[in-house]
This record gives sequence, C-alpha cells and structure tokens, in this order.
Amino acid sequence: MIFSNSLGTDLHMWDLQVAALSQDFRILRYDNRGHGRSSSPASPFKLAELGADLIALMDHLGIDRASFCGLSIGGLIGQWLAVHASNRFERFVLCATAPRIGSFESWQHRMDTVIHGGLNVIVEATRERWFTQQLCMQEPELVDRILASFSNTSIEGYVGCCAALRDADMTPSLGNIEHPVLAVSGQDDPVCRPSELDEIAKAVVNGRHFSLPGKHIVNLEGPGQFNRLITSFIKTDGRVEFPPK
Ligand SMILES: O=C(O)CC1=CCC(=O)O1
Repeated sequence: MIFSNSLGTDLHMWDLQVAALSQDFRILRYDNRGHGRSSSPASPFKLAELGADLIALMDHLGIDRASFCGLSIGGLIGQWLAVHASNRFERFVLCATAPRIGSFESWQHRMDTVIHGGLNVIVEATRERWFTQQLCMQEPELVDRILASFSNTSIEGYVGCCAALRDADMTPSLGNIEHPVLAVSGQDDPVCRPSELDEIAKAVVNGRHFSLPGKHIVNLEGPGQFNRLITSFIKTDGRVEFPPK
C-alpha cells in the first residue's frame, strides 16, 4: 500500500495510518517532489512528472504492483496513475481530491502570494481549510506538527506543485479508470467538497464514495474510522462496510 502526501505536507501526514495499518499491509510512503526530504527540481512541475516519480520509485524498490492511497494532490496523482500506469496498481483510495482542484486563477494567485511573502503568510488560512476547530482544540500538538512541516516546505517545491494543480484536469479521463476506487471526502472540506468525491465515484467504472467527519486533512480527524474504511476496501475486493467495524 503506497501513501502519497498533499500539498505542503510530508510523509508524516500518514503517521496515524502507518501505526495502525502496518500489521495488515506492507506500507511505502514517500514525499512528493519538493516536499519533505525529497529534492525539488526547478518549478513548475507537471502532474505527469509527479506520477512518473512514483513509478520510478517503485521500479527502484522492485515493487511491481501496489494499492495506492493519496490525499488532495496525492489523490490527483492517483487518478493520473490509474489512467497512465494502470498495470502497476490494484486499488485506489482517493481522499479529499477532485479531477480538477481549484481554478487556474486561484493557483496563480496562491503562487504569486507565496513567491512574494513566503509560506508563513498563508499558514493561518491553511489551518482553517485543513482542520476542524474541534481537532485544533483536541489535538493541538498534532495540528502544530503538520503546520510546522507546511512552514518548512521549500517555496520552490510548493510553487512547483501549485503549478501542477493549476494545469491538471483529469475530468475527461475518469471514465477510463477500471480499478476499484474508494473516494473519501471530509464532510466540511472547503477545498474538495463531498459532491466532487461523489462525482469521481460515479465517473469511474467501479467506485464508492464515503464522507467522514472532518475538513481537508480527513485522515487525521477520525483516524480509527478512516483506517477501518480503507482496510475493509483493500481486503474485501472493493466491497466496503460502512460504518466500518
Ligand atoms: O489548499 C490547500 O492547501 C489544500 C490543497 C489543495 C491541493 C492539495 O494537495 O492540498
């Protein structure tokens, strides 16, 4: 099972999944280019390059096939892989994502803001989009840890991925995805709304959508339910029990 992180995070966004799922699965998580400890080629990046990075990593590690779980831009990378490298994958968990996230203008504006002001000028707005107030109050250290990784992301890497998001649109290709897909939304996610995850599940050949309590970083809001949902999806031929036991 391979985990792919969202914009401005690193592989530690999956700590609560790895802790719970590593008994059942062999897990690989990695930092997307320009994030965490992965190097940052010169911006801009393309979605195809982010997808090809993972195939190169799988080749390097001798991994022939895997299931995939990605959140936000990670979920967009998953959609690209499902279309362009389908023989390397079994099932896809696409979380808090969309075939087209945001608009050209919104990403261009975000890039200009970060190039001129750095990431710290958008950290509070990011906290708002990513986490419920409840999580901020109940798990302040967890939230602060994730936001510290956000602040430490390289500007080049962040802006490079914003450019990939600005230019990516998987909408026309979704109907070609035949692998089982589990789409997971955060009920109060202001970035990728539940209706967008519903559209993914309906557009692919074999998709299901479940909405869990939370905002954008939905895997951290109710990790027990999230972990049971993806375990049941991967282990049961795509038949999912809900609420997961
Ligand atoms: O706007 C955000 O910070 C959320 C987001 C959009 C794409 C992604 O990966 O994260």
